[in-house]
Amino acid sequence: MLLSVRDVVKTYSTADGPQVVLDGISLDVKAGESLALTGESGCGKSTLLHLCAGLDTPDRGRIEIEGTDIASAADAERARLRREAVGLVFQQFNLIPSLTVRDNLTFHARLAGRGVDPATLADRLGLTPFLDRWPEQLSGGQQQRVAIGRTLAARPRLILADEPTGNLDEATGDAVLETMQEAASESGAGLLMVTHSERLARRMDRRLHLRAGQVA
Ligand SMILES: Nc1ncnc2c1ncn2[C@@H]1O[C@H](COP(=O)(O)OP(=O)(O)OP(=O)(O)O)[C@@H](O)[C@H]1O
Repeated sequence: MLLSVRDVVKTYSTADGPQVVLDGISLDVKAGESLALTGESGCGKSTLLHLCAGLDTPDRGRIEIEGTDIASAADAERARLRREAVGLVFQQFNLIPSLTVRDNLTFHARLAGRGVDPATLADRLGLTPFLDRWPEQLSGGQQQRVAIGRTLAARPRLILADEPTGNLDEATGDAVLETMQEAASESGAGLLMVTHSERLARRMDRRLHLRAGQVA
């Protein structure tokens, strides 16, 4: 299994005492499959994605990527999995301000040891006119497409995306989702995507709805 989440519990401590955000979540994502994660604001979608990315650890339960439990993996092994297997698209774009769009697009792919043609990628994402611009010269939606392109360029086996089309108008959001699904199916990657859009969730293979810390 590409991603296996079993009985995951996550609690935050707050001024009002402990808040159980995830209360025994289980899910699987197979290679080549796209899964939409929906649920109302604050129900724990981003928390779950962060745990799957190994950016935080669950209180209980297991999260395995290609059979390795990322919470208990040694630092070097977790870093290797994150670099080689996982691609992240988060709400913050984290573009590198001192690199052009072209170099932002290829940066992660190079780190992952993969050659990539920025022109083809830019064409698929409608970024061709912007290749020589700096990130600060782009709109929020254009920056978001660069962030998505950068992730796809590294050809991750698992793509974790937190509302990747949130800043885009409907038509551009549809086109970008299509590009992500195409890239995923070409390389046999799995896609776990948080979305507030019913319409986009319906276009994915499966959907999972979170409510009160559990899969509804
Ligand atoms: N570091 C933290 N410390 C304490 N509470 C937190 C922390 N991070 C998130 N929370 C709380 O945990 C809950 C889940 O947050 P999370 O960001 O996972 O929700 P979400 O479903 O992604 O929301 P949205 O759709 O609004 O982005 C919220 O009530 C939030 O206030």
